[in-house]
Amino acid sequence: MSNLEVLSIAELEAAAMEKMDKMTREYYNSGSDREITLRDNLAAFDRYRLRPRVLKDVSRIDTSTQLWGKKISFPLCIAPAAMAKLAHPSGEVGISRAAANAGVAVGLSSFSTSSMEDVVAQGAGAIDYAIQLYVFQNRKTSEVLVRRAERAGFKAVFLTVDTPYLGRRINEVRNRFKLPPHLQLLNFENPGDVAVYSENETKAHGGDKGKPPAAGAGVDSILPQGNVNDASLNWETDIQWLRSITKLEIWVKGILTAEDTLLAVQHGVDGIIISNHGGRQLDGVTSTLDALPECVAAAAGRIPVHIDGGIRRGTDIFKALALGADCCWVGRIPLWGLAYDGQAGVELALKLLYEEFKLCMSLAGCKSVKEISRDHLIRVKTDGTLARL
Ligand SMILES: Cc1cc2nc3c(=O)[nH]c(=O)nc-3n(C[C@H](O)[C@H](O)[C@H](O)COP(=O)(O)O)c2cc1C
Ligand SMILES: CC(C)CC(=O)C(=O)O
Repeated sequence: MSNLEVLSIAELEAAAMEKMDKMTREYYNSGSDREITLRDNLAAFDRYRLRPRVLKDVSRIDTSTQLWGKKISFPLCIAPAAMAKLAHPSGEVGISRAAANAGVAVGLSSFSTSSMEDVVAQGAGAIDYAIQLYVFQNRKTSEVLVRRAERAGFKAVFLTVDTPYLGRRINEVRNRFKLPPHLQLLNFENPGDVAVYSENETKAHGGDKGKPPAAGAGVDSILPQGNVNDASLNWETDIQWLRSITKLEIWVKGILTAEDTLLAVQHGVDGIIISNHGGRQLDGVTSTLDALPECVAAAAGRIPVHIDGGIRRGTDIFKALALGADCCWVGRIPLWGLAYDGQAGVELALKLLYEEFKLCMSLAGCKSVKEISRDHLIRVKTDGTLARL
């Protein structure tokens, strides 16, 4: 399929599927367990319809907004997703170049297959980057990562808080997921410093006791040396700990409730991302769009509220903004773009989303993103009738 024939993200996804091997395709696309949340993330957007306003002079539309004091071309950025070189040799560098050309920010996974320095170099100061952080039992590993990100010019740390343990992704186990030997996790001095699974989880996934479970577990190709995610992470001590080691903005990624939004505000975080990890962690949690309104109400304008999960169209971005999000992030779409056509595929994806969002704003009667409001939405109830918000 040529770029000319890919006219939507759904078509991009289908085209990308043909390019990826089974292990990569299923690692990228799957959710955890029964994938209820994965599906609901998308379905939630269809539970709203638009209420357009007309005769609003939409001859000029400004889709831009601000993030970290810089203009982004529209309220859609690239969420951190591990191991992009599984999709295409240009990996996170290709994504970064595409984002720089499109004028949107990038979140980079701790577990990226391009180095953070190489990724940031592509932006040449034109766009900003956040480093996503997993906190390991050996805190030093995370500290070194954060300091390195500071030196490399990142603007923020995205502390992922929904992953004290990895969710159960059945496919990773079945496919004996492993990082091919030619790829490396380049944000760690020694890739053997970190492990995704604990020894127990490794065993549960078929790894041999005492041996690196290279062909046994899920996302385990990083040799486990007892340095897994620190499950003791907590509000009482750890935001403060992170604050003590960095001057970067601290954003918490993985909030789904008003209660945790309030705690985030109390603990002085700079922003939150409403996220359920793309349905890859606790299956059965609410879709992010459904969680958004209570979090927006709890934040009460004190900190920015961003969202990811299930965004596949320009109208989805519009709906999330109408419910109070300041910005949206996409995880799988850039990976599909990469798999389809490297950097050009990511650029195509961002162009499609940008054009759809701009058209949606125009046809709904909004000249600027500030004009997008709850009045532009109506909810479809389970019995099919509509309810004003
Ligand atoms: C293949 C893959 C890898 C991911 N890796 C990470 C990661 O390393 N750290 C993280 O915080 N989130 C990670 N995520 C979650 C994304 O940041 C994001 O929350 C999610 O993909 C949003 O849902 P969407 O894919 O429907 O856009 C990953 C998601 C995918 C699909
Ligand atoms: C290496 C993994 C922990 C990355 C991740 O967060 C994911 O696969 O969802």
